[in-house]
Amino acid sequence: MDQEQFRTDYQEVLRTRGCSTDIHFKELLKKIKTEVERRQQLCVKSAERAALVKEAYKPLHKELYFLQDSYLAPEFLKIVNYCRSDGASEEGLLEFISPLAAQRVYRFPVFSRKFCEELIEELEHFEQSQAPKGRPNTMNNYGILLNELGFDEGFITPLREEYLQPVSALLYPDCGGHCLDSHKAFVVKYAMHEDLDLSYHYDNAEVTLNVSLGKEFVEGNLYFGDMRHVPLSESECAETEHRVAEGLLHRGQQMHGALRISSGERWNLIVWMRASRVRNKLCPMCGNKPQLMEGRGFADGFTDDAQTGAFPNMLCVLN
Ligand SMILES: O=C(O)CCC(=O)C(=O)O
Ligand SMILES: [Fe+2]
Repeated sequence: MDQEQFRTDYQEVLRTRGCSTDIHFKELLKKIKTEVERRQQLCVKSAERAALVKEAYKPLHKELYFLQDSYLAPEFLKIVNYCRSDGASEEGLLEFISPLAAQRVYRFPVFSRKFCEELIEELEHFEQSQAPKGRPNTMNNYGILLNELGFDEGFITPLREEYLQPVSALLYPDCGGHCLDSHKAFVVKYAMHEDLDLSYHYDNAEVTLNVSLGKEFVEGNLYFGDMRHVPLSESECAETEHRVAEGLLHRGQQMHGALRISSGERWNLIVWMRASRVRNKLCPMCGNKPQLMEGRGFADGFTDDAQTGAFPNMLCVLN
């Protein structure tokens, strides 16, 4: 970070927020440096946990780690088959999917009920094991990162490439839906005495899939506003309820949040899908041209344009 540039860019606005002396400013710089370092280490720490899980964790349902058509709802297979067919169009697709009150948010069956139950059993088994657990983000303390558990290669990647991409390509061609090339997948969990809700936010994703896995819960609806650049005062929110085994597909940059559950346990599978071609131009989190550093795995889904064909494993150091 160029300190002088930072001072020029932010000194005025920071002064209005109480950061008015040189000492304040130095303390702030120190905090920012620590946070940047923490974020840069996230990938390394995650890879270390994944290696330990691979070595020590014995899955309860090891067949779940490899996607099979039998895990998917017949209605979803029909939708995907339509999207893959010659001449498929958005209008044609919308005959299979009923519109929701929230703009460009769609709901359709994704998994079988049996698959959802077994996935929760697997995750509970993992949670009770001694294996180290990485949490999805700072907003969620009880979720599980699925790549660390070993779900990426055999499950989430084929789900994205073969099933979700054809649907997203028709629904969100303007948001990179046709060129999704990496993802971050995790499960969120809400329960009494744990996390109950999730504040209003946008995702680090171009397109997001959110599937309700169960168990039984009351309330906890999602609410959607407008795209993130639209001022709050001009946005209206619409609620959508979860239906077990069904997924909500939405643009990652559309603002949303989760209302409190009032009883029970709510588990949802979240797949943040990324399109390097879109995010390489503008980081979806910081809104600037990304400044990249090398990451591990899919990292934040950027690619280094200078190394054409590079695997998406770059982080934006600004976001
Ligand atoms: O609680 C949910 O179902 C939404 C989770 C979500 O929006 C997220 O993790 O990005
Ligand atoms: Fe989200």
